[in-house]
Amino acid sequence: MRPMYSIDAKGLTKEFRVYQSRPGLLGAFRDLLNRKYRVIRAVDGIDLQIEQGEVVGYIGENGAGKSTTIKMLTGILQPTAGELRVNGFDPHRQREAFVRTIGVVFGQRSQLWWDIAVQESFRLLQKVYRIPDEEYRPHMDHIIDVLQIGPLLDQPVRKLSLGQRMRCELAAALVHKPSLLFLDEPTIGLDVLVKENIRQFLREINQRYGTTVLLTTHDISDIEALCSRVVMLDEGKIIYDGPLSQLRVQWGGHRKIQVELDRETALETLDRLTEGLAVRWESRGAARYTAHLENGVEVSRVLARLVTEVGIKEIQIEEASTEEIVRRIYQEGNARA
Ligand SMILES: Nc1ncnc2c1ncn2[C@@H]1O[C@H](COP(=O)(O)OP(=O)(O)OP(=O)(O)O)[C@@H](O)[C@H]1O
Repeated sequence: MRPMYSIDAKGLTKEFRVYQSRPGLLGAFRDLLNRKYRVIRAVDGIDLQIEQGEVVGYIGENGAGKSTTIKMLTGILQPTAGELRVNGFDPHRQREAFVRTIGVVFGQRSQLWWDIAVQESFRLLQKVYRIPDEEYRPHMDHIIDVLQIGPLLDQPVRKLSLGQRMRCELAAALVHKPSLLFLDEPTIGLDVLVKENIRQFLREINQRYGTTVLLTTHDISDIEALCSRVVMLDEGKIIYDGPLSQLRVQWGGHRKIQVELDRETALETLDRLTEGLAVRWESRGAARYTAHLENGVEVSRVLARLVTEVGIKEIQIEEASTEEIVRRIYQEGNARA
């Protein structure tokens, strides 16, 4: 049987018509009669399947097409072409039933009512989704506890700091226990402690309820902390879809391992130990050596080979951060896995 996907998109495409105006009065007159436009393909035939319970990072440079994708996935925009099922629904056509199955947190937009106490907003959402008290209470008590927002419940939203508001937004998005959560820049502008609290919380709801999470962010450390899979978009096309670790192996570039061994060892011995792996050894004197690793060689494999025959006193691994790797891929723009 075909697995039930939270998100199942095939050839998903969105085009926008952008009207161009011609200069001068005559141009304006001609525009009236015959407007010229050009077509921007913001999302260009993407195939994306996400299984229930996955936490996926959706990344790309400004203008890559992330927001446009999310707007189609959440039913705000109708695709120009392609097939789309989210939680089994056509998000645009079956919007009313569909939105009950998703939660959305968009950094810039609030779903809380500005002038009323946070608690009242939650209660209103409880009514909107018709959730019985006996279900609402234990569920929300737990969420309020983990997000540490108990002391904020009586305050109006406009009095909250950004970090406090974001935690309340997350709680609000989960009132109806959605099976799929869309998060757009959930930790932007937040301090390290609040970021960590939010990440911890997301890990917990994913494990406890099996919630699928699609996370759009420019903060690669969010992806490192949360996502087992990353989908990278460039000019409306998916250029990478796979585990973060694979991205490191394929695109990590040249890495080095610096070791100090317990005794002087011939370079030939080190070469023999790492035979078959693309590693070049260099001596720095006094039992210190550097291993230069080519793309695709895992640091752990090199170390595993070494420890079979030599004693290691100290190790230092130098490799590109995920942030650097992602920047490099954007620059090259063709990281197809
Ligand atoms: N309503 C619209 N009308 C015309 N063009 C649009 C519209 N919305 C988006 N675009 C264009 O589509 C492309 C993709 O935009 P989109 O907002 O999806 O990118 P993004 O990856 O979310 O960028 P960012 O990280 O800046 O939010 C851009 O070229 C943008 O100018």
